[in-house]
Amino acid sequence: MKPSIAFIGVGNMASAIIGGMIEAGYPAAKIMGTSRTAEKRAAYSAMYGIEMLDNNNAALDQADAVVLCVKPAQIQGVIEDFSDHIRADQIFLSVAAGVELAALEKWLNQPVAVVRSMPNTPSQVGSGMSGLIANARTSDEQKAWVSSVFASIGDSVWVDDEAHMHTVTALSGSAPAYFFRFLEAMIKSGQEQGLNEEACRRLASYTMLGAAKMVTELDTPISQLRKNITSPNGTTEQALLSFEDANIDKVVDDAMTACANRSKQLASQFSGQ
Ligand SMILES: NC(=O)C1=CN([C@@H]2O[C@H](COP(=O)(O)OP(=O)(O)OC[C@H]3O[C@@H](n4cnc5c(N)ncnc54)[C@H](OP(=O)(O)O)[C@@H]3O)[C@@H](O)[C@H]2O)C=CC1
Ligand SMILES: O=C(O)[C@@H]1CCC=N1
Repeated sequence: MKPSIAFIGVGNMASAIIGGMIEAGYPAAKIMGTSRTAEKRAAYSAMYGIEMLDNNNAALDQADAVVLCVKPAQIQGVIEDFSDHIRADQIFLSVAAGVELAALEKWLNQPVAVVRSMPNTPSQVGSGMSGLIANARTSDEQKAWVSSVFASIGDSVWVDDEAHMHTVTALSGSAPAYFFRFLEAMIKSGQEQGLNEEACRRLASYTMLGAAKMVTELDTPISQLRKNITSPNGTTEQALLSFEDANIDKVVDDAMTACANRSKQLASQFSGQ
């Protein structure tokens, strides 16, 4: 039987996970969400056919699994407010950037299974990628269930050292935004060259999708895939030389380091100490 799941704080990330799970066939009757805003509750209820509550305690009372989807700054208060409703047989998952297992365990203050995840919004279309780490109380069976949920909306990677979650955030949690930003710049440049926006959008976005599929589905090294497009003295070479002039490795490394550093800052800000 499918466990009942309560999403505490349905916003962008919870909505993406719920949308992906419903699309993958998880029964809507087994999914609940909470939000303090009546309009959001009505909208998500209509969108996914799930029960949306304004009361986290009531959601906890009905849930086998609880997914904490509020902002990092809100998570401690939210947990403390529902603390009387926590049961030892429940599993808690957090999606909050930077918030460590030790802090979650401290605030939950009960011997429960806890999984820290770093998902991403492509979960909404079944192409999510998530990093996961569990506390010592999480059984292999619970981990297998968590893996199956994330498999239904894409894929996941378990890490064995929590410090790697900062890197996961830079590589996948935040990364859809990098690719969106890159596409925005490509579409703008295409329009400046005179092609209409719709054509630019289709050409650039399907190319991004196709390139990602080649990387995930073929054994060919990425550098070789790049070389296969780059004729000596051809067009691609000129584009890539322009990237090298702009020191693309440094641009990307600076962005990913800034992302991971912000995750580390959040960890110390919301450490529960
Ligand atoms: N967006 C992303 O791509 C990713 C986000 N994350 C993590 O997901 C978490 C949520 O981010 P995101 O979805 O973007 O943020 P949102 O602001 O979109 O969603 C958070 C939701 O929490 C609700 N909320 C706040 N307080 C409460 C409360 N006390 N009870 C019930 N609901 C509450 C808010 O609704 P209301 O005010 O109506 O209650 C809001 O809709 C963060 O911790 C973030 O680090 C992780 C990976 C990727
Ligand atoms: O920007 C953020 O803080 C969240 C976490 C990862 C993606 N979005």
